[in-house]
Amino acid sequence: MTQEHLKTLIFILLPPVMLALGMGAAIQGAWLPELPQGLVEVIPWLTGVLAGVLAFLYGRTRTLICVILVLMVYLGSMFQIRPMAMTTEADLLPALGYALMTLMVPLVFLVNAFWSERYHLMMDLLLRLSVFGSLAGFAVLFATQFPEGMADLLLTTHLPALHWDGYGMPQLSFWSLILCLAVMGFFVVRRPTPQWAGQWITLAGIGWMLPQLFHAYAVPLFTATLLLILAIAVVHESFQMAFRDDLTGLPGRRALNERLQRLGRCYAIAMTDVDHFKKFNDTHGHDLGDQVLRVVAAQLRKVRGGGKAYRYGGEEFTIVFPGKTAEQCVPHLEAVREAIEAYEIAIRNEASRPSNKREGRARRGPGKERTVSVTISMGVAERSVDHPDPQSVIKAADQALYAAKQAGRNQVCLAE
Ligand SMILES: Nc1nc2c(ncn2[C@@H]2O[C@H](COP(=O)(O)OP(=O)(O)OP(=O)(O)O)[C@@H](O)[C@H]2O)c(=O)[nH]1
Repeated sequence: MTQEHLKTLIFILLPPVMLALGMGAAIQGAWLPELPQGLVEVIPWLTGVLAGVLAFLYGRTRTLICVILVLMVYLGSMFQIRPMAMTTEADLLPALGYALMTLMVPLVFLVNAFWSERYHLMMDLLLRLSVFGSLAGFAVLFATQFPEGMADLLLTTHLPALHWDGYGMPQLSFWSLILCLAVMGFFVVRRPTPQWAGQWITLAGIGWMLPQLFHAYAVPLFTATLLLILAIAVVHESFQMAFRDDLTGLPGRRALNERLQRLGRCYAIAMTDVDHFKKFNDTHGHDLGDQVLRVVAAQLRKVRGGGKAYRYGGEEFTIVFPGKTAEQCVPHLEAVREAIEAYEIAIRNEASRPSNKREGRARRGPGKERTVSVTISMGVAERSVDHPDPQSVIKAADQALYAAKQAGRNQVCLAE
């Protein structure tokens, strides 16, 4: 895991985790002030509407389904499904209802998370609702028609060695929750996005909330916290989409414009362009061209000296160095230029690519892989009397970049 990946992971996970832990701790420690019961009961519905409307407006069907699930769990807790399951031992149905809820919610979370948002919003939503609704319907039908059989399946401790008394749900439900959390957690770590992180933390929160009987308003407030986490995930994801370039993962032009407005009196800006990129695209195809842009972006991201890289557009990138003169930036830019020149990009034929990495390595063998490399040219300028604002510094850096191209490419040029 690279340092950048770790930073993204922390940036995405920390706020919702803190929110959930903070509320969890306040509930456990009974630090919450007394609030009118009516108000407390209405808060989850209000946050549910907020999260649901945001998810709908931004086309986040997965999050919308999570909002509906959280509200259904809240409804279940309002109907005291767990106390009923605990007290009326003679009647199997409440116990089965609780077992079904604790088993199905994690599984639906998991399937929903992997179900890509491909179709038209309403169609996607209806499809999900009908699939999950039918599943729940069948489960309830089975539970009412064959209560003994279902109880055998759902309530029995099948593996006594893996039984843990302290957890207030049937063994099958508990392990399905752990499995779903583990699978989703793996994907959150691999590809951290606010939406994935929000869904994962919400499921963990439900898993923690379901088996516990808190005092009167703890469940509504924790439910509201989970719904707030989902709402924040929608806003965070939309913010990222607007400010981050999809292909390279670097912040895009909009983020650059924001940053330029907040530069102090001393800064330098470098403009970067991939050499002969049109020819590269024509020779190797657009897909490999895209791969090159990702590699270049990954190297630019590692620039030192306090620089931050942005995708300016096409095959052009910008690096902003706050508090630096152009001359101070040159060694850092040279280091990146050299790293890109030395980087060998493997040419992959997607159609004949083996499905696993080991087979791929064996098939390629040492030295068998075809590689290509590219170079970049850079122009760098600083704020000065002649270039008093970011736009004119960019223009000067662009002219220096042009000079680098004229001088034979694969070099860094300082603006005059
Ligand atoms: N694969 C890919 N190509 C892109 C992308 N954006 C822009 N391009 C291509 O980048 C090329 C830019 O070429 P030019 O601006 O003519 O410059 P060049 O070929 O790099 O030549 P010099 O800058 O003079 O070294 C064009 O062919 C664009 O199609 C992208 O996102 N992906």
